[in-house]
Amino acid sequence: MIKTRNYRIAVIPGDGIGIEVVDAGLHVLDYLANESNGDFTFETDFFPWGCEYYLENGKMMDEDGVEKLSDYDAIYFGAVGFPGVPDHVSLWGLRLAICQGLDQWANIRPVEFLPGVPRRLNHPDVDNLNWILVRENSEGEYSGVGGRNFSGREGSNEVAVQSALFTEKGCERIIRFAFDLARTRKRKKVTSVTKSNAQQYGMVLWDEVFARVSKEYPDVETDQWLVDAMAAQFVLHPEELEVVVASNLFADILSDLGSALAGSLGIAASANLNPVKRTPSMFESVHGSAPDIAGKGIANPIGTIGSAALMLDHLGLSEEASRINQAIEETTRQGILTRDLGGTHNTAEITDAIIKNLSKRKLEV
Ligand SMILES: NC(=O)c1ccc[n+]([C@@H]2O[C@H](COP(=O)([O-])OP(=O)(O)OC[C@H]3O[C@@H](n4cnc5c(N)ncnc54)[C@H](O)[C@@H]3O)[C@@H](O)[C@H]2O)c1
Ligand SMILES: O=C(O)C[C@@H](O)C(=O)O
Ligand SMILES: [K+]
Ligand SMILES: [Mn+2]
Repeated sequence: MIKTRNYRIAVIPGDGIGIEVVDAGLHVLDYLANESNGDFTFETDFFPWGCEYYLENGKMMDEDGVEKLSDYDAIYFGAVGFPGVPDHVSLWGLRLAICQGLDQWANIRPVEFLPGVPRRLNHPDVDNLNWILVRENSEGEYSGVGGRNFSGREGSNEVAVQSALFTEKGCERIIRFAFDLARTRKRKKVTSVTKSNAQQYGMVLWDEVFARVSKEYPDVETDQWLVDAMAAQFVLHPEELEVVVASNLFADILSDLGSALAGSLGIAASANLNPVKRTPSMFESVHGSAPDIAGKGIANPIGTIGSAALMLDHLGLSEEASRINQAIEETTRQGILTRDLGGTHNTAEITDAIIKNLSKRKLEV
């Protein structure tokens, strides 16, 4: 008799459309588990953390939240942030508390150009473009080092300091991760992005580590850009991009640019990884809680469903992961699109279509 593999997943829908798109992703996971006929199951526990929880309890998550999450095989996350709670309170209280608390130091953010999606980019080879952003996810501009002084004093000039912190170890592990990832790709190339002309301490350290580590990967092509020019390169010569590694803030900004070029913020998936698997990794869309469309049932679930595929891949269910990605492609190819992509379908309809395409593929196998 085959033993059922049971995966324990902590689910944090969070705020706004996070709740809607996580629900969509869970339908896809339910479908796959049912279809596997007991080969595998997903045991999901819900955590109601987010802005509403904050307004009721004065905290974004439980004090021992990180400890609770550390028992799971993976975390499936929606989005955090909503009007009524300052964005820095909600972000630091939940997403950053988890990513930093569980040492999920590598954030991968693939930029995928899906078929059937109206193109924002006039590029001769647009259908074949795809690259991966590797975001440093533990330090840099997100170290939280700083403070404010002289606030609230009449006539005083208030002062705020916000420092970026780069460590040799932090730079080395993310750069090495990018090189190892490049070795798994057809074109073996890593592009490093900094702003070392202006940021003369931290980012010069990054560049020096990049130069040192690159010597150990003579089979991998390298390229280095300043972030402003890289933003232009995303639009003008995206065919040159393969694995792009950047600091926490720069990769955050570039990932929104990448997903918009590919069609919409709604389609971009991401994985916050602890690459050595000492702690659970967290899977979420690149986008936020989108308060402007929350509660309307029209959010694009593709980014979050694609993040479920990244999660399954991480858990060792790689065939199911690639079937999800194929079903997403089939759905957009059929012109079944949400409004952000110029279509008229709602969240539930896209999700149903993806599940239908999954079941069709199963019949074909
Ligand atoms: N990882 C996260 O949880 C995360 C990421 C980004 C922003 N945020 C938070 O989310 C809140 C809103 O931030 P924002 O407005 O800058 O960014 P956002 O990504 O929430 O929205 C930006 C724009 O993109 C649209 N959009 C985003 N996702 C979409 C989807 N799936 N389908 C259709 N349209 C979509 C929105 O409607 C909005 O017009 C803030 O509190 C911010 O701090 C959280
Ligand atoms: O930068 C963040 O951590 C918040 C959000 O913009 C994200 O991309 O996850
Ligand atoms: K998100
Ligand atoms: Mn972002």
